[in-house]
Amino acid sequence: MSAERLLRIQRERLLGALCCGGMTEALESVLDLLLAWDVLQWEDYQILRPSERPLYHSARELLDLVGSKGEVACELLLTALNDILHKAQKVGLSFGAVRSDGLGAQWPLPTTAVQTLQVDRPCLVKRLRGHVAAALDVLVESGDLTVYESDEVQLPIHTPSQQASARRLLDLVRSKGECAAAILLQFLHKLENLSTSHDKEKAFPAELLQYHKKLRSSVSAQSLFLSTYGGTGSLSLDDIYTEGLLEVAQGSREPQQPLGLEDILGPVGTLNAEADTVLLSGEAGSGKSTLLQRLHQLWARSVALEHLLLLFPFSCRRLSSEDREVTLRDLLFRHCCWPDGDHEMLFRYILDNPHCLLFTFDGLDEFRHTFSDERRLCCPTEPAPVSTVLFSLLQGSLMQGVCKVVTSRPEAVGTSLRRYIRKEVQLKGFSPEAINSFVQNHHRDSRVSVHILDILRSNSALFGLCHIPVLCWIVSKCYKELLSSSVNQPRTFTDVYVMILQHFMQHRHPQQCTMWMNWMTGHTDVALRLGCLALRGLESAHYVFSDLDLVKCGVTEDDIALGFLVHSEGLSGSDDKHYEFLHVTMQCFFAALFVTLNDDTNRSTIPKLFNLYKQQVLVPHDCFGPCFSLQQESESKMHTAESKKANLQIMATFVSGLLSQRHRNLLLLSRPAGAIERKFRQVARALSQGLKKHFRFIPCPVEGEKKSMHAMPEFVWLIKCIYETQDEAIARAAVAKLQVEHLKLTYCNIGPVECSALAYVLQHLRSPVGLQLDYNSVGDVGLEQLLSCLHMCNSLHLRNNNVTDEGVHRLTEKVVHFENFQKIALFNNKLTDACMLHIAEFLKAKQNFIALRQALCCRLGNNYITAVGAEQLAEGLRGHRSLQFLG
Ligand SMILES: Nc1ncnc2c1ncn2[C@@H]1O[C@H](COP(=O)(O)OP(=O)(O)OP(=O)(O)O)[C@@H](O)[C@H]1O
Repeated sequence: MSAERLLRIQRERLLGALCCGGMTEALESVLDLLLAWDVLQWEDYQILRPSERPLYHSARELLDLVGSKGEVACELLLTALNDILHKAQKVGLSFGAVRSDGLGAQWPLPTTAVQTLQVDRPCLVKRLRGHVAAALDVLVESGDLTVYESDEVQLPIHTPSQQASARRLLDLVRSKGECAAAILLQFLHKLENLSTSHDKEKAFPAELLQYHKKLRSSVSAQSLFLSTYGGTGSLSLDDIYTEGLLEVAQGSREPQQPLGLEDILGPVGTLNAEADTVLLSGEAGSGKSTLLQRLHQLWARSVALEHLLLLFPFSCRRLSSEDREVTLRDLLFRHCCWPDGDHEMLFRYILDNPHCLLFTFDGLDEFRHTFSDERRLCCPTEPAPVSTVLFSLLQGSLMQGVCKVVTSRPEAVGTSLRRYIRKEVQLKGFSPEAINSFVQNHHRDSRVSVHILDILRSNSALFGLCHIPVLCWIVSKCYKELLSSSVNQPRTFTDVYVMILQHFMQHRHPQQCTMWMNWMTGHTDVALRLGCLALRGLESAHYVFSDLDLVKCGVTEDDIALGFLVHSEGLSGSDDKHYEFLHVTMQCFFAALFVTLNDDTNRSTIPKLFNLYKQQVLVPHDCFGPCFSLQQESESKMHTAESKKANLQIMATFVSGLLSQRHRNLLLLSRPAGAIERKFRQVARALSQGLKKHFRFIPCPVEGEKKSMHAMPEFVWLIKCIYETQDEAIARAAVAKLQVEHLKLTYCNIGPVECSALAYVLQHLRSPVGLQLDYNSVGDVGLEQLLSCLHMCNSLHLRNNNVTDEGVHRLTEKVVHFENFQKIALFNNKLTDACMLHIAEFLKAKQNFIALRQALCCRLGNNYITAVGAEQLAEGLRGHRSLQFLG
């Protein structure tokens, strides 16, 4: 079949592969090859560059353009695709007769340095990796580039990864001409000479290379499929992986730039250069484990972290089950990869070459021991409890110099561990564009994805929830339920989890599809059995369950087959079957179902749940049956109170939602109305008292200052619980006594979901406040949520919040009508000249409106506003009399 036809009939799949995960790398690599092979001209490349336009547009245009260039060009495009796609992506695709042999010999040798840059582009991009900064220094020194140009090349907004920086550098040097190109090539030549002599000196022994290969293929196999999909069919990580928003945690107050995967280990954001542990933090379901899995996969394919010879991945959940004393060697060889050859030699190499290694520890918040640096292990062969080995590695007394990446919920990392953290990178979930890519990747049938995205666009609260990847997955998975629930569209966490409960139960019993409520009537006991297991686990920080644990909660084979529990792989030294919930948030949801459905729960369970500092055991053991086996007593002392608390908070959020009017029907099918009402009243009381506690400690204002409240994270959680109830009376009562002029919520991890909750409650304030949300992740979607409470705000501070021109447009459109509104702070966002027009219009309109009122203040610094935007702003300010401050 001709290459032209192959391109045509496989178009949809090729587009999918080129845009996989919303990452531009595949398309960029194909463009490099086509430029080098002269299929594309420089002008074509400039039009197609994905940095200049949406990825899908570029990919489509590439296929169109090459298609129009004839058979040979199509053959070469298929050859390029065959070169760069991974094995898993190529399954089912046909590339025809690929022209890999002698491709280089077909074109005359380049005669100028500029031509060499083009012909050798694919390999120059690779060779520059890790050396872009040094190359820029050389070019600045030679006078071929200015410092400004050099900085521009490295700006993460333009070049989120090392490859992207390398390409930008090549493009810039090309535009500078022959001299700059020659200097760059000279630099690379020197570098190559250096590294070959270095490599020869340090040639790796064969045994090591063999182990390296074995480890690589084991890591590759482990990272091929996304584990969450257990029970519902495995999904290849390549097909579904979507880049999340990564940011350096704010030590300094510099503008935030998105980071690429490789930046996790790079120098950006280093706080303590002496430490070797990088913390990757993020809220529940934000994608930490998935990101780590992707990093492992890219390493195993030699696409990232190529300078690291050995990568040892650990799961803290699995390490928790290790109750014997272990040595470091046990951990590496027994938990990760067993060497076939000489253990001694390998271990010696590992000890002598810490800079070639990476250890990753996923889910430190799930490790059952609190971090402590009281006992420091230094000797790599000394046996010790697994917690001692792990903590000694993290603080660097053991294997100093080895880079470690630890993922955790932020609250589980206390100050004692933070001393040993090199830097903290925060995972902030999906951006709106990533949500689009995820849905498109999940549903290759574009009719379905378009439908889902339409629903999300019309339901901004649900769109906000989808910023959390685990929720995006559920929403995408339950699209049939979503389409059928047109009246009562999901808006809360609980809505989304009830939807997946329905989805799994109907999946198992399709014949009862239309009678979901009836089905629940007869199967409350299933929810109770799974809920019992879930709650017991949460209380004792257990996330992996043995067969015996299941039996003792009465969980049957049929219950397992529903799909909420999946096999837990890789538990060391155990042949028994183990299970875990599909995701820990699912465990929280079932625990909440147990508390709401169980008649025997103690009357103090709900108050204890909402007063998390004091509670010990939520539910007496006799509720779970006489002989539940989890070793809660002795171990409850060990596990991290903070991380346990975080999961119980999520569970309490679900309890609030399940008892609400919205979901009460579900519970009333099997429980008396009186009992449910009593529990709901308990929740309402707990929320009101919890908030009052916060108001009690508001300090009196010093003279000349406003009375202000700095909210703590727990305040935000209580507000989220109120939102789950969707009960206006509770929301109104909650803030009836809040009398402050300024509400400060800086650094509180406020994303779109939190914005929905805040707006739901704050719209009932009695008098307007200044709302300070600096250093959060509000974004345009969060801002959209906040619009409904801005009539109760006299100022809005949004420094460092990923707000774009679109967000500012919506904001100014809305607040122009609010008399009270006097101040906007938008420092450090993603604003460009495009928003200046809206601000100018806003200022013109607002001027008439507030001419006799107080000054309006507008802070816009540190965005991407140029002279063009400034002129538009000046136009808006012409004749404006009230503005006093313009930052
Ligand atoms: N980058 C991603 N691309 C595609 N899907 C993702 C991504 N990140 C997360 N998901 C989806 O969300 C689910 C939950 O993600 P993950 O387990 O990685 O979150 P987490 O932050 O480790 O959660 P927790 O702290 O609660 O353990 C994944 O199983 C997957 O379905």
